Amino acid sequence: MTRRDATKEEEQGSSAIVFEGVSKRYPDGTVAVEHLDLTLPAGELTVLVGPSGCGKTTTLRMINRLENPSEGRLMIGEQDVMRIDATRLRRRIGYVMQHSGLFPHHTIADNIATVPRLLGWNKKRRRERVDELIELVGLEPSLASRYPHQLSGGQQQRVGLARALAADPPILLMDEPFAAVDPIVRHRLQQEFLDLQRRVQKTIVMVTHDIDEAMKLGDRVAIFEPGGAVAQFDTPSRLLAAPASDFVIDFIGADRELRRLALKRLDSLTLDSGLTAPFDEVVSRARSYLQQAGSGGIVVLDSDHAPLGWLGWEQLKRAGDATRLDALDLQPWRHRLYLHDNLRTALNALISAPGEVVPVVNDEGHYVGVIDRLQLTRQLV
Ligand SMILES: Nc1ncnc2c1ncn2[C@@H]1O[C@H](COP(=O)(O)OP(=O)(O)OP(=O)(O)O)[C@@H](O)[C@H]1O
Repeated sequence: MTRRDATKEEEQGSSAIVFEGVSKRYPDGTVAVEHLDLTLPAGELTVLVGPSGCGKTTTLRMINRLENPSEGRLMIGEQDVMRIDATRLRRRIGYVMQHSGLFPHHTIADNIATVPRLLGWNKKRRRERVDELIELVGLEPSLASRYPHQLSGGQQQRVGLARALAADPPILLMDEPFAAVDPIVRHRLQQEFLDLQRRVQKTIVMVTHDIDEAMKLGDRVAIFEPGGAVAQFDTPSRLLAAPASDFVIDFIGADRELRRLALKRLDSLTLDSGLTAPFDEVVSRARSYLQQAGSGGIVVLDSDHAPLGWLGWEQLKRAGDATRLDALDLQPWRHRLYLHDNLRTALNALISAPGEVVPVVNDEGHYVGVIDRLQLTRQLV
């Protein structure tokens, strides 16, 4: 393999991050991370959360080799990070810090273009990328020529994010990215960040000590406990429904959250209309609906407009173009959700649901929309 091929493979390769028995001991004997076994799936947002000093930041910084493990192995895709040149590794991993970490004497545009410049992109390409990113993170184009101290905290965080995304890295590390801004700005940045992640689908690892933020943003959440071990690593819904220990219950306040969910009914939410297809639709049409909507699956409805089952993208990909949907092996839901059901019932239904999506019906059993994990966890904060 030539060096060029190797670089290409690094850039395009699968970006799951795997910790295999990783520990970190600092020279003064502090054990920051204790025998970590963790697989952070490619394309997902994993949040590391826990009390202060339990090893979250150290864990994050081992991924881009700002710290090296004392024991164990850390893999990105098929590669051991210790075998990748640290500088090259960092160029394909975006890093967002708590206090944006911008260069004070560089303009916003120059800050954003830092990695593209190091990679030798020409001026025109850099300028186009800066314009694109400024729009992507929701900044005013006129800010490009300003300096960091002329921006608000929230704006600086947006620039930090744009800079981290500049060379389109497959992995993004974020260390308390929303901690230094006031609660209203934080809420808005979180919402926008969720939308952005849906579009860019990076493998993201984020550190926070705010459990509400973790539950709202994470596809998966690793709850660290003092001593640098992970108490539980799971989806937010499963953490709530099946906390693994008293420490987890205390930390997420599961009882409180579950009680709150039980008090709210589905008809108090604006349900997502979801992606549906009639039972007699053909596979090729359903595939194009999915592609247009960028969805992972579709709810198939019967002739009474009642949910019949779920079809995932993988199933549709394998099926013949002209096959009718009701001839396929539709995945049923174990629970039927009515508009008058509460959100705790919805949470239980979601855990076993195909595609982590459950249809909701009215009293007549007719489809009215879907509830998914994201909508539900939004209710928790
Ligand atoms: N360079 C270092 N030398 C010695 N000990 C360190 C060093 N960096 C961190 N530690 C210690 O390692 C432990 C884990 O620190 P780390 O910063 O990873 O925790 P954290 O969970 O991110 O904490 P916080 O939420 O307060 O940022 C702490 O006890 C910390 O004091």
